[in-house]
Amino acid sequence: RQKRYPLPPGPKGLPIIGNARDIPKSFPWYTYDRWSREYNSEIIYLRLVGTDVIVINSAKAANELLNKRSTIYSDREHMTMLLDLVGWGGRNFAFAHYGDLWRAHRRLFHQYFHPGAVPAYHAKSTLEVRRLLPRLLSHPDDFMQSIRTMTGAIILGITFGMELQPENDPFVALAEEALHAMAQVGNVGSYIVDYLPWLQYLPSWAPGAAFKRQAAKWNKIVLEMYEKPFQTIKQALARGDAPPSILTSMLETLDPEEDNAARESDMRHVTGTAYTAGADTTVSSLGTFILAMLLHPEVQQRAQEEIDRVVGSDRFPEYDDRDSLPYVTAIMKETLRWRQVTPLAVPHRLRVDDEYNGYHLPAGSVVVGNSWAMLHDEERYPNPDLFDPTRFLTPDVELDPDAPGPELAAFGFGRRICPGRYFAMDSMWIAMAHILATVNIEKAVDDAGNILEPSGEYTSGLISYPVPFQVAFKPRSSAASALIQGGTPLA
Ligand code: HEM
Repeated sequence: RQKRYPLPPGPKGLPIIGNARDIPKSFPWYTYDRWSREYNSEIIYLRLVGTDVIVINSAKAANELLNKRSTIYSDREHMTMLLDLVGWGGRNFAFAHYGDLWRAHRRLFHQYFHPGAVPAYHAKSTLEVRRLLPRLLSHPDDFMQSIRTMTGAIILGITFGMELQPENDPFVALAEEALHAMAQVGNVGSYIVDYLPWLQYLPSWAPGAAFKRQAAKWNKIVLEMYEKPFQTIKQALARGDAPPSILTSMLETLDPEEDNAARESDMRHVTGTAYTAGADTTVSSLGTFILAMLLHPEVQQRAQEEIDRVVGSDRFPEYDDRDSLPYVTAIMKETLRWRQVTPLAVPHRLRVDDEYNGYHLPAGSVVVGNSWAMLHDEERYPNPDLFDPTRFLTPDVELDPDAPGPELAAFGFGRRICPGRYFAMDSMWIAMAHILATVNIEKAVDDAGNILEPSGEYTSGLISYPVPFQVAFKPRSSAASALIQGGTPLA
């Protein structure tokens, strides 16, 4: 019956390759948004070398399809290179098909990252942010790397109880290599084997099988990334000297009398996945925060006034101050809305034929939620390109319960929505409150006295980062200097 409906509108495309040439290689989210206006439709249809693609550009359609009908919209596209050859399949549930393995991993993950669980990680986030502050002052040119070290230290600390080595930590190096491999193969279509899966059976020595030799190298790294920390902590636990962590608390639920191979495998993969999914995403959002503060000194100043009034200047803000610092919370929300970490979220896959607004949506379609378009919808967010935290506040500076928050789209949708979001937002908040309380974020000046303007540009890709820019961090006062240099006191 549904097949009688037309497909959603979209650019016409060519035979065989379909719309491959219509989709820009960089920043496709702007083009998708424009097409929605040109075709006067919240959803757009594209065809990519045999694959149906549905792009959803409105929060309303995303809610109707990806949230309300999530039983049929929660699968992922199968990427042979990434999953079967490089070895993320069965390990990283972010890419898993909607099935038993995904369910088991997601359930286990949720036990440690639901809203009631994440306050247990505030102390580690706080400690690492306090370690970050002196580094911002001493290495301003390297601030993104310092933030990356901080987010890595927080995640590795809470999942494995590890303390990072200040330079060249071997596990971080391994994880970075694995993430690099993921970035190379994570886009459907980067490798021809994604379209022609039988090519994976070519012998590695065959002409044209260089991809298999490359995949075998990456596969070893991915395997090691999951295996190494797991075995290290398991052995430490057996010796009785493992610091408490998510992994130790998982392992302690095992009954030594039973065969634990399957449950251990879930634990290994869920803890390894936390780092790969959580470290880079938070780096991007904090990079955006620094950029926004640089471009909007008036926002920075207003947040500092709020902190000074509530917290004073002789102590750091604590997470418990959050209810009294609504403007800081509004900055966090606006950071997630203004520039998305993942402007196209992560594509879902529709399992069966469906229909929406009189259009036919074919089974097997890749469904892309254009988070950027949803969070720049002029009706919901007037003047959407402006960084304006007051959109989330009432006139008497309370958080406005009716203001549509960035959670609407910034963390994806339905049953696949980011399960790390509570932890992510809490650690972002802690970092932002500390930075605002103690340092002024200012434009850098070169040796000749010229002010260095940030370009404000972003990289394109699954995760989008601000293009590197220079910034000057200055202690706000002698009291702030004393706090920053005074070690890492925790209340
Ligand atoms: C600002 C930070 C973050 C942003 C913007 C973000 C965004 C996202 C998005 C858009 C998705 C895909 C959702 C979908 O398919 O609809 C996702 C999935 C996921 N995220 Fe996050 N994330 C962030 C931080 C984190 C952190 C800190 C963790 C771990 C501690 C994490 C763990 C995951 C996992 C495991 C998935 C896969 C979920 C699944 O496929 O079922 N994320 N995230």
